[in-house]
Amino acid sequence: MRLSRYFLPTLKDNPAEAQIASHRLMLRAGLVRQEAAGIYAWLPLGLRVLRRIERIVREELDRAGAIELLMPTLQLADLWRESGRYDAYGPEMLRIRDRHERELLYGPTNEEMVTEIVRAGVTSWRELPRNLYQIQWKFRDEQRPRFGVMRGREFLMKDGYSFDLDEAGARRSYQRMFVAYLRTFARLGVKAIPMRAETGPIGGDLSHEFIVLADTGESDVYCDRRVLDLPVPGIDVDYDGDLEPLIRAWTSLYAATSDVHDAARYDADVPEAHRLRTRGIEVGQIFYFGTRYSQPMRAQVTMPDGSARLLHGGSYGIGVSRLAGAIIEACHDDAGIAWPDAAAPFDLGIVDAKAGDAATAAVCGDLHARLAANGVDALWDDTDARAGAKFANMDLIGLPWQVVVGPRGLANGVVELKRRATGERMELSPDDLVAKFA
Ligand SMILES: Nc1ncnc2c1ncn2[C@@H]1O[C@H](COS(=O)(=O)NC(=O)[C@@H](N)CS)[C@@H](O)[C@H]1O
Repeated sequence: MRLSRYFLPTLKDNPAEAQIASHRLMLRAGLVRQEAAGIYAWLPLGLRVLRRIERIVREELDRAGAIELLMPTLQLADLWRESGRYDAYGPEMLRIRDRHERELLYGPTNEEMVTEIVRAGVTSWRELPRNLYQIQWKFRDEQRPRFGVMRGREFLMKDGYSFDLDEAGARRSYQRMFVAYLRTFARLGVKAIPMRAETGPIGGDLSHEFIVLADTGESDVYCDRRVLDLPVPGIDVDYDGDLEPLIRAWTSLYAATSDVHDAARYDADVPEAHRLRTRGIEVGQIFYFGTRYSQPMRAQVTMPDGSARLLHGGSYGIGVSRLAGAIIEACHDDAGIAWPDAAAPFDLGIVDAKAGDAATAAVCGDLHARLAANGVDALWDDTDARAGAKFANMDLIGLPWQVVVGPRGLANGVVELKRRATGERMELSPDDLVAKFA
């Protein structure tokens, strides 16, 4: 992509309303623009990040056997009256009337709707278990939207829902999602620690939040720091096997959010040297809630002996838009963002260090085309800005690699490659550069 033909409205100064690094950097790097409190436009570079995050989420959910569908953002109030949550949900729910005075709502979550879909679609016990998920916008009329997309009002969530014949099955579904979440966040370049958590408005009696440790996080957490060194399950993890040992390894070390913190247990179980009390960003939360929704909504199947069996459920959320901010919180420095490869909006940036120079422009164009032919997405700064401004801009938007094409390097037959996160530089020929990313 030529920058001279792109749309990247970066900001020179730090916006006054931004209190944390990710909010400041998302605005300055031209990723998002606030259209209303807690409501953002995702500008082209920011949308590319969302799509990269979605891709990893889909790959890991599909690998774990979940099946994607897409539900509407608008839901009938009557559906929520079936579960009793319409009134209980509170002021966060955006309630709407259509032209026929029908009561609708902008969905904050979809347990009721997916239960209605499964109630109608599953006719035999043989069809279970199933895990259905979507990646869809949600609305929660937060009292105090803040920190940019971290606590928005309209936000993008992966929400998944499992359906089983009994509690044992539902707990296995929960374990599969626990593992899939460990893999998903690790692939996105963040260390998200599963911590016991409150179940809140979703319900149930078992829940884990996945927390990315960050001083600016809204979650207050206590853990045994050895949990930070546990190995993330590999791509060959057997989702049909017994995941109990793996879950036990990840839940035997103390890790809890403050609302379920057990101080006595923490003091007894966690040696002083391993105690870590810090803050974090909740990037995902999983819940087991049994028949909380199937009971009031009569979602059931007939068993071989003719008895009716209520479905046992769980729900599993990932904050896709929140992750864009959380990744920046974990991966930035004074010069700007330093995207992990998997979440970066482009794989690398090409900087023409001498605007107007025919030789550097030709080599940039050739690199851009050959990299594209190998499926490598490059953002080529072909603008007439000074080299210094181009370097600062590339550091701000944080592409993981920068290729600098300048007259002196070309005189020696080389271009310069810089790794954004470490600042490490190397010189290599254009051919060797293309080969490195082939
Ligand atoms: N206001 C918000 N802005 C941005 N992301 C949010 C917001 N509220 C929640 N999230 C993200 O969405 C994830 C799931 O939300 S949740 O309430 O915990 N869970 C659910 O809604 C369940 N129905 C999961 S299917 C959270 O872990 C968080 O990462």
